[in-house]
Amino acid sequence: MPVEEFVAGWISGAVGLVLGHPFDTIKVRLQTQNTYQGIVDCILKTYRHESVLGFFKGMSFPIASVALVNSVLFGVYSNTLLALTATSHQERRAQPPSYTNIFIAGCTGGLLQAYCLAPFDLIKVRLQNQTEPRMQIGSSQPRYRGPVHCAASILREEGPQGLFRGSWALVLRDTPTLGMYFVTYEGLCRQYTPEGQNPSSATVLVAGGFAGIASWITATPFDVIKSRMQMDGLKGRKYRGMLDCMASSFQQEGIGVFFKGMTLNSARAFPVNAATFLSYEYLLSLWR
Ligand SMILES: CN(C)C(=N)NCCC[C@H](N)C(=O)O
Repeated sequence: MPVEEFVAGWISGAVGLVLGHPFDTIKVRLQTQNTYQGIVDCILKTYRHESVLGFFKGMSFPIASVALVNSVLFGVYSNTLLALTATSHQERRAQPPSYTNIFIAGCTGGLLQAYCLAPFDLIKVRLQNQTEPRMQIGSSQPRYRGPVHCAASILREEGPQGLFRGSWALVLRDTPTLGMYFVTYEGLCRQYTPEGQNPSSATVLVAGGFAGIASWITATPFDVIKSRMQMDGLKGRKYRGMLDCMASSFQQEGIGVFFKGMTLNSARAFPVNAATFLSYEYLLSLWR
């Protein structure tokens, strides 16, 4: 089993993660708290109340976990394609796999990465939603002191299954959308690259950016439900399950609730995924 894809997936994921985290924090807050009037209001309140550090809350755990999560995504994707088409990453420019095989490999990578991501994503979302400023004497203390304390508290208060709260919504968010992610990336690369050649850096950047946007636009409805399920349990249980969360969010806030955070998801998706694919392709070309 080639391991280069796992390593390249890990490093490229870390690059994208740091770039996109501030967008992600604002998005999570808008999806789960009704106290903000919109993106600008949320940015201003976060900055005034918590300084620039507020935008980077909850980032340490994703940085630690990106090794596992992104390497699973890219590694499983590439190795599934290898199993389906008997071509390695290098051979795929000369013998391009069908879009059906790319979609199946992307869905497989997405499904497995969702399971690895679930507990890390839950901790990230809980920490991102803590709006107390850090280290100010006299101000109220946040519930969780950091990622390890957060994980230990969830285990104690909600049991091991508490760490997987929202994982069904996460699986539904990531399985088909990651199939689409790789199909969009490959489709755009093929469109703008002469046959048999490797795509230029500009093509990789644009194709990666648009693959990110296309996948995040379609992922947003389940992203909202996932974030709400992950926050449920913090102060008792509000929802009886994923379907109940969907129904009651819809009843209370209308159809628009499923599109909360879509603008931010798309704005974040372009730079994050352009950088992710560029570093991924670059690293693989170094090891060729
Ligand atoms: C729509 N979804 C879930 C994705 N496209 N996921 C792939 C993740 C790529 C990058 N780390 C990111 O966070 O955008």
